[in-house]
Amino acid sequence: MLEVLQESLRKAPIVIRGEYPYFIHPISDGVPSLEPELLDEIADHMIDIAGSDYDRIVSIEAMGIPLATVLSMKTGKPMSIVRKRQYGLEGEVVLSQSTGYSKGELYINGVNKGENILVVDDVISTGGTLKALLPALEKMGAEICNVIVVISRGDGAAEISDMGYKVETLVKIDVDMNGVSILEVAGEQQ
Ligand SMILES: O=P(O)(O)OC[C@H]1O[C@H](OP(=O)(O)OP(=O)(O)O)[C@H](O)[C@@H]1O
Ligand SMILES: Nc1nc2[nH]cnc2c(=O)[nH]1
Repeated sequence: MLEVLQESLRKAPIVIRGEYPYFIHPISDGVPSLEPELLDEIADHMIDIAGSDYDRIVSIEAMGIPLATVLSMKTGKPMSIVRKRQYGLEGEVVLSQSTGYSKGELYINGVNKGENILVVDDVISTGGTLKALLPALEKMGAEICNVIVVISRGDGAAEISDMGYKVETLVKIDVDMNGVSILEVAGEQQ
């Protein structure tokens, strides 16, 4: 299951950002090379999990964009990208994002009241990004039907789930200076 993803994670190099061991991977960084085979494997798996009962895909710049694009093309559903820059459009919603290594503002546009939303992203770590984004989408009148994240490291996914959201992750990993260890793969018995 998810063999291409697992193999690519085993090869992921680590750099230190502040004190944070940061893994570098095609899905989370777009470097060194994002192969169609990997995107295809992940998108098909996400589509299996998500079903078709949603109106819009929402993801976050930068590395949610390739995932949302492939899903949108495969499913025919529209997508909106939460951006790190302000547009000043009517109805734009701003929120504060904090991750293990960065802080900043995010801007939501294009999500309509009453829509069922599938949220996708490349990585969840502290969960800081989704903890801010999901309630903001609900405040805009949207319903979050599912949150699917490719790579989970740390406790963020469990904390989002404790907040009452349906969260699925494709792989759970641990990261240290020596590399990535795969702890759990969706659909596989441990
Ligand atoms: O669970 P958290 O600790 O919030 O971390 C997860 C976030 O970190 C990454 O984005 P990042 O802000 O690095 O932006 P990028 O996609 O532009 O690299 C990732 O795409 C998530 O959005
Ligand atoms: N690429 C990458 N993205 C992240 N987002 C949160 N943690 C990480 C990480 O270690 N690597």
